[in-house]
Amino acid sequence: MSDTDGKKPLGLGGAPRSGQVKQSFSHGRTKSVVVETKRKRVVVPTAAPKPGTPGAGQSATPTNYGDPSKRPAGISDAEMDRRMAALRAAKAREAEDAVRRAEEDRLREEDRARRREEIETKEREDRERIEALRAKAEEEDRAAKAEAAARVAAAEARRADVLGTRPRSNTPAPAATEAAAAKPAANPSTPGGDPRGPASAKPGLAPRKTERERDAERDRGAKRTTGEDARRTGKLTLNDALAGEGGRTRSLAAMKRKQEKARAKALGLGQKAEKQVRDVQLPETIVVSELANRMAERAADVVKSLMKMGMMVTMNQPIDADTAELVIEEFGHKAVRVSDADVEQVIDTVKDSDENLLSRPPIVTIMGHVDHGKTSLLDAIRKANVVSGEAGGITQHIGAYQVNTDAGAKITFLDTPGHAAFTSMRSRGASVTDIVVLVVAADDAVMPQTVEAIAHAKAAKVPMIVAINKIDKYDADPQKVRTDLLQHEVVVEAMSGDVQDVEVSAKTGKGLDNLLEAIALQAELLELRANPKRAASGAVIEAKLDVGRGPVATVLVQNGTLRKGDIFVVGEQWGKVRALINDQGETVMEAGPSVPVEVLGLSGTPSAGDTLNVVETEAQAREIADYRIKTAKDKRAAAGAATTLEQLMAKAKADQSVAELPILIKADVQGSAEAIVQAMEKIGNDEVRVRVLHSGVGAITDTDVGLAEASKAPIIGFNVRANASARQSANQKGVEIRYYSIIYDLVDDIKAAASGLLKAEVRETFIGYATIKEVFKVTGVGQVAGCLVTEGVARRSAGVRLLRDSVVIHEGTLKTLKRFKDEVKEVQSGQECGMAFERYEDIRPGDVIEIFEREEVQRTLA
Ligand SMILES: Nc1nc2c(ncn2[C@@H]2O[C@H](COP(=O)(O)OP(=O)(O)OP(=O)(O)O)[C@@H](O)[C@H]2O)c(=O)[nH]1
Repeated sequence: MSDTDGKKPLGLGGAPRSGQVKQSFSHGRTKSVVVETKRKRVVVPTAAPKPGTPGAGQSATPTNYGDPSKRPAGISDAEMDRRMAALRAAKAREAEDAVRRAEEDRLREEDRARRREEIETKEREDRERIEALRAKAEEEDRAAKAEAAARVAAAEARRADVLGTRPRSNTPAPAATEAAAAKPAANPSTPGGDPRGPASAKPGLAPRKTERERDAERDRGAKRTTGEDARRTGKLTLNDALAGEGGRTRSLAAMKRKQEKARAKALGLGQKAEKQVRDVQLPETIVVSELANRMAERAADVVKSLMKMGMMVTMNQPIDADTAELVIEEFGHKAVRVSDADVEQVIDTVKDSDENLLSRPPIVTIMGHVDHGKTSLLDAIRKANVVSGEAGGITQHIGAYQVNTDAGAKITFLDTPGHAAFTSMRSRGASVTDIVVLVVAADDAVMPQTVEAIAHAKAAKVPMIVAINKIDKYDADPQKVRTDLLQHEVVVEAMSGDVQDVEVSAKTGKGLDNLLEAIALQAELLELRANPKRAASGAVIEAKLDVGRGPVATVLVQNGTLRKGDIFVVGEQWGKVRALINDQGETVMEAGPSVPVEVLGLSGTPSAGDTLNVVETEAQAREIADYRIKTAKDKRAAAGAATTLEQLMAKAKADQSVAELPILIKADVQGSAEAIVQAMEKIGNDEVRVRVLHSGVGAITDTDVGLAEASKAPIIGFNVRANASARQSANQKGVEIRYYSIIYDLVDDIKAAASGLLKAEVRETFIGYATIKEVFKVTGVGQVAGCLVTEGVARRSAGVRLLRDSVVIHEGTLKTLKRFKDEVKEVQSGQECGMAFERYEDIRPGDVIEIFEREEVQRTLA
């Protein structure tokens, strides 16, 4: 309400009705007030106005709006026009919306109906399938029962005949009785019948109930039956769910789940019937997951079954064969015990037939005494004949290389180092070797390592060729070499024997061709053949841990062809060939017999001398490697090697007469590790020695630090470093790690350290002699000798010996050294002095006192 005359009334509504009211107040005052009456809201019908009705068309004239005086103040015809147009548009929109909504509803309903139909069809099919299965099972069951009943009846009849007690009356057969009993139950839904069964349908009780009560009961019964049926089938159909008025309505998803379950159950029944019984290969121990794998069962189920047996294990833990066998039986499979060693059987060891064998290049090892020129000879041959078109094409030194002879034959040379420390490597080298070239310097003749090399070659039954080297030297005497060799049962051709001998000079290159020819000839005699078409096998001639490339092994293929991608096992390691690199540093796709290649893609660093075998699957390779690791460990333990720290300590204690310097060695290459170990073994004498607790290839790890700490040993890293965590734990545990890259420095340092263990040598130097002139007693001091220093000097701090008739009767120290009552440090020769011995009184005139000094001299190992 407003109290302002002539002003528009305030209000939120559309067009309010208004009028003027005159108000009278006391003292004759009056006031005209505009009264606003809000019009009731008229609900406009949603139906579109018919075209003929006023106000429906655009042509409606403004006069249609009625008397303008009756309109709310300030609304013009134009305004009315606009408003009416807006109203009409709104109405039209509403009508359109209604039509669209109706259409959408219809579509949705159709979709729902279609889906419902689909689900019902599916359900019906499922139900029919399950029903069919059940009917079949029941049919079988009934048939079996009937058969059993018939058998029983027949037996009864026979028995009665035998006993003569068969009753005269014709009792129906049990099967017939059963059928008769089943009859009333066969149709429980007979109208008016009690669903609880015929027993309760007493005819006398029925008339007491009114018609209405009976109807209600029938309804209840029907509902109960539906529910029971649903429960029995374990399945609720969409119809059932929708029919359950007021009951819990199930979501579509829930119903779907139920159907899935029913379907799975139906399928599951079928599956169980045809469960596959497997023969499970069972080694002495097996990892749970692998066991599950072999049974084709879920690992979680296997773990569960083990837990039931009281074994708390995880998937990755190994279990023994006996336990595994129980599990296998529980899952209904058959265990087939296999020996651990059987895993190696996958390695192809079939002998090649003659037609598959092709001739292969010989593998040659050069042996000989230090400095007789092995390396020079290898280098000379390589430089002159290496299989490379480029000048200086040797980019990679891989421990072996192939050369071409003038006659076109290929020869593979093993580049074995000539140092004495590599003796063990060399002996292994001889086992892959077809021919040994024994280098003997013409100026030096047969030396200890020449003899050793002869022994190796003979033991390996490898033919030898003698290369008499350094014939360019003025004092060369090849004949002496030949005669020297006779003493070692090596009779060269020049001496009418069968061992070829060639005079060469690595320096001038003289005779190198002859040497290669001699090798080719020898190879021909040996008829060296291999089958390049089979899975490769080869020998590791060198292995190292490369910083960028990981473990790398130089392998000499002995048979078959090694290809990129091949899966192999090598010693205790396995791998898949990632790359093959030949002796010239080129990447190759394959390597045939007698070809040396670097192999990348190993799981770890193998040892020189290990055999490489290609297998079919990674699982086989891994299994064999695991088996070999285990057997190696067992072997070490059986041999009494100190594998545990306790054993190490016990051993060290048992052998106390000799001081030991324990060390751990880690090197980059197997060859270096072996060389260092051999060098270390040579350090020491009867009193002290170096004990290599462990040596290996690769970075220094936590395990090494642990062993070093417990054994109080330093770790020696040769061209390798400790990894971060090993460094940290070494710092914490106070383990010393020393790094070297020069073997001589390492040997010197270890020698020095071992020398520290030597007891210091005590050296005595005589500094003087004194003769006792007289002996007198001094209170508080005891017997004092009055002496004359006859030679050298008498010193207070020195040691003294008392000689009587040149026999030592006492050795000790001085209590006092006096000159004229004064205590002095030293008394020179020709002077008199007083001397008293510490804790010794028996001194006589004429005795001689020998004065000496002792110094401790630290010894060092040679
Ligand atoms: N005059 C002459 N000197 C040679 C000949 N062959 C090797 N030498 C020299 O003999 C020395 C030793 O040669 P190496 O090739 O190192 O001998 P090695 O047997 O390999 O020695 P280790 O590796 O220490 O076992 C070197 O100084 C060579 O230069 C040769 O045919 N003639």
